[in-house]
Amino acid sequence: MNINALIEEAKSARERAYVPYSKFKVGAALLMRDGKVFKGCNIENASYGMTNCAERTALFKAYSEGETEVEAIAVVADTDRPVPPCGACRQVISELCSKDTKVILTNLKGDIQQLTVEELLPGAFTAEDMNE
Ligand SMILES: O=c1ccn([C@H]2C[C@H](O)[C@@H](CO)O2)c(=O)[nH]1
Ligand SMILES: [Zn+2]
Repeated sequence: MNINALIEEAKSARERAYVPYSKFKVGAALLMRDGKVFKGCNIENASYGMTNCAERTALFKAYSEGETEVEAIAVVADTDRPVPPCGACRQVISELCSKDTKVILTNLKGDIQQLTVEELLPGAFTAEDMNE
């Protein structure tokens, strides 16, 4: 699957966003190294802090199905610039993907920014930092 097809998967995931509060729909799609695709949307809650972002929904779906090898993640929203993942998602992506996993940020206008996980959160805190 190419990058444009993965972006289309992210757009279709975005349509399922549950966003009664922000009305801001986000979609994410993961391409696994075995070719499978996992999609996620943001899911909000009246207790706002319980909101799960699209990126984390997709990653948790994949991991909970035993799929952990992520080749690429695409994220889309109706933003002026390619949608920037929040800090929490950058941390989770850093832990659950590889440093070289492709991160494809885009918007409905078709702007695309491609970077690596390492570039998304340089110097991320990891389990190794807890070793003495
Ligand atoms: O990269 C992002 C940024 C924001 N959101 C969601 C969280 C919330 O539902 C809404 C507004 O922050 O957008 C995502 O899902 N991913
Ligand atoms: Zn987030």
